[in-house]
Amino acid sequence: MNFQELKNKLVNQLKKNLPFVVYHKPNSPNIVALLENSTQIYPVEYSEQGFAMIGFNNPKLAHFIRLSQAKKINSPYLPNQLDFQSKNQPIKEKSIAKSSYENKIKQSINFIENTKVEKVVFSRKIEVESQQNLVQAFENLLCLYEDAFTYLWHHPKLGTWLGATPETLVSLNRNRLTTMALAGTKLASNKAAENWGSKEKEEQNYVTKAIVNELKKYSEKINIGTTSSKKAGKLLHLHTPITAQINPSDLAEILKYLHPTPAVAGFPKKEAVDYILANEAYERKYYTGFLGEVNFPQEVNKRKHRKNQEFTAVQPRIPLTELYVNLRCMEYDNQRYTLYVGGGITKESKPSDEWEETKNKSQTMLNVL
Ligand SMILES: C=C(O[C@@H]1C=C(C(=O)O)C=C[C@H]1O)C(=O)O
Repeated sequence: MNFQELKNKLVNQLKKNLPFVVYHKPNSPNIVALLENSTQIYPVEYSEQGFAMIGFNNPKLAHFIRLSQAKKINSPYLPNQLDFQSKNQPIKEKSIAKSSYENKIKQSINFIENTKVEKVVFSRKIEVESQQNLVQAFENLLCLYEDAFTYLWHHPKLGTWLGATPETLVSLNRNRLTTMALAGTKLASNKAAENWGSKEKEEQNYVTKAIVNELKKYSEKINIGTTSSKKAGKLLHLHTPITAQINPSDLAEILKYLHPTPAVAGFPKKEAVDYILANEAYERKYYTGFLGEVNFPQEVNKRKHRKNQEFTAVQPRIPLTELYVNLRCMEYDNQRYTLYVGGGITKESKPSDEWEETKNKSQTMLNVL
């Protein structure tokens, strides 16, 4: 189906107020949509096939689109045929004031200096009134962020979210789990971008250490790759790939321990989460939760098996699980887009830099409105 037809389906689904997700995985040749025809909420089942959406910390915020019950649509991802349209109007933002946010960051640094907590990921939200059409905003995300996981997700009882995240939580192919430690942020245009400071290196290292520690409980074979800069829109992050051999039936439990990683909560986890819940003063909902495909059958490559033979062989379908951390995202409600942006705070953080970082991160979403 071409993208124009797919958009019509999405508009129709929104009109009927029925749940759906539409997404593009990093560098994938396809855009995928899953349309549901009932508004019932289903718990996430890692033994089933479907699309999971899970909130940061509230167990009520979760839904599983079961593949067997959804209409699946594939549309080729053709960047040249996508139409970028922004509203080009001054955007009115409503957010906590700079000085108040910097005070919150100072308090967080103070907390870190006086407790065993070493890192806390603090965030703020920005409300934007915009006439931008929701499906157009998604199309714009597709235009701008080819190597991110871009999505639009809607459930009439749970909300409407869209975003372009650079962060994989886990991907699982048979018994090979791949994840990443992603933290530390700079503008990609910054000439000194490759010279990461000790603050960024340290905050990213907490993430690597914590992920490896959790995985050790389930794997004897863990490989930590080399750390490099990963581009996410106009930003750069420090990125370390991590792989582990696991028993696929352990996935649900591994996720329970892995999420939220210190990339989005802090370290040690429990204390950092408690601090966030007590001090951020709003609910993160799906921001810093995770979403993606669970046991998804891969597209079949038909190919001629042998020369001069008529039959085509079908490749075995290996189900894949690919979950992404819900970052660079926003919630939509009645012409209001609420953006969520945060950053890792350590004892070395500078409050004004943290404000700038959230401003830079918000640009990923503001660009599409
Ligand atoms: C918390 C966010 O991003 C996370 C925090 C980062 C940081 O502190 O430098 C970098 C990437 C993400 O792991 C966000 O985008 O809101």
